[in-house]
Amino acid sequence: MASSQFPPLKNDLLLRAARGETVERPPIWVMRQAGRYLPEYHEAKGGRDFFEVCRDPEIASTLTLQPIERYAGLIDAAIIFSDILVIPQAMGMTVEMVDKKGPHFPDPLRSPSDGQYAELMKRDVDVAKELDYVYKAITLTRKKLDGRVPLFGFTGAPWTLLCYMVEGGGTKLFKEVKTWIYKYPEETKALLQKISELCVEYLALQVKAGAQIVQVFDSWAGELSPSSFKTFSQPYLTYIAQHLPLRLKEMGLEPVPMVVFPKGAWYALDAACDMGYNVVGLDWLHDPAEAVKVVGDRPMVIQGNADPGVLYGSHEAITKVVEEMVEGFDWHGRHKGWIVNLGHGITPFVNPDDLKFFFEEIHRLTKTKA
Ligand SMILES: Cc1c2[nH]c(c1CCC(=O)O)Cc1[nH]c(c(CCC(=O)O)c1C)Cc1[nH]c(c(CCC(=O)O)c1C)Cc1[nH]c(c(C)c1CCC(=O)O)C2
Repeated sequence: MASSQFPPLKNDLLLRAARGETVERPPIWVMRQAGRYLPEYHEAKGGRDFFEVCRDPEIASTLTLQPIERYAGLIDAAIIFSDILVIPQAMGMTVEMVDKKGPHFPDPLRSPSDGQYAELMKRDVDVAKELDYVYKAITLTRKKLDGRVPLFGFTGAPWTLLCYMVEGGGTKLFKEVKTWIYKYPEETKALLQKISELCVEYLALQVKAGAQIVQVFDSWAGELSPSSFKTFSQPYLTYIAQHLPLRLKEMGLEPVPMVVFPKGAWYALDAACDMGYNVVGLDWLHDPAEAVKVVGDRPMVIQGNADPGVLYGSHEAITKVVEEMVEGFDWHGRHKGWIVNLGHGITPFVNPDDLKFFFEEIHRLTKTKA
């Protein structure tokens, strides 16, 4: 699917900003912008199973468009409605989404001596076939978007996917995955490499289907120490950034901007600037002005980073956070290098009107001063 087969893009602000260009205002989008805080999400999803919805391109595209319609003119990107855990599913693992609890693997990976590990390592995973529904959803969404805003594709990062595959779901202790990295580092690295290769192919196929920018979510990066991040996350994030453009070239496709979000790994910002991505996502533990200093002269664009929790607060609190970001990212001094987002996904129970107020405040406070 060549991009010329889609309606022309009317708002390319995000793509220009992601490439480091000077722009008229900072582009805005929000992680998890299609989700449970929206009443129309519950209405469209009905009682259906989460992954069943992901596998239905028609409804996945409807959900993707909901925030674009509600916040028309205020936000600058859509992100395809799916989940990072479709990769373990493509690898043959069963993943269920348990209502109000989150993802659950009935049969997680136990240890490298377990037959399941050997099985997984030798299995030839066909991400083209297994995740065909994602590409279909992307293509359909691009058509329905009609060029209003660009569309993000995404993948989980190898380290974060490994966490889910061995823990079997969310965790506070990270007992299983820490056992893996500190007891079986070589087997862990072999599996991380295998996942990385699947991520590259998966992202390339998303681009082929119509994704115009991609994000790699390393949601559990912050569980690693600076040294273990260097061993178990960084090489694989780098692998993806280096190999995706090569794979796209092989497929006869243009490169797309790439975003990395190493959540919690504040120490990794410096390294993230040199991994080959265009944009680094920051969580709210970063001070914007400090982050700008770390980036220095490098052409890295920063995405973030309001505390998602501020959306439970007063409008005064929201305005204050926006003012701090505008100032900290030195928007009026630079007019580039910043994509507005929250520091993590928007959470349930946020009033959608408060998110709208956040967007309006960004627009108001980043207007070019006369
Ligand atoms: C870790 C992770 C997952 N999935 C994802 C991540 C990385 C981002 C992050 O760190 O938050 C990524 C993701 N998940 C979802 C999207 C859709 C696109 C968007 O951002 O709007 C994206 C980009 C939908 C979803 N993924 C999920 C929902 C909620 C499903 C529901 O109950 O209806 C949605 C809308 C479920 C999910 N999926 C996952 C968890 C831990 C959970 C349960 C906890 C939670 O709900 O926050 C795995």
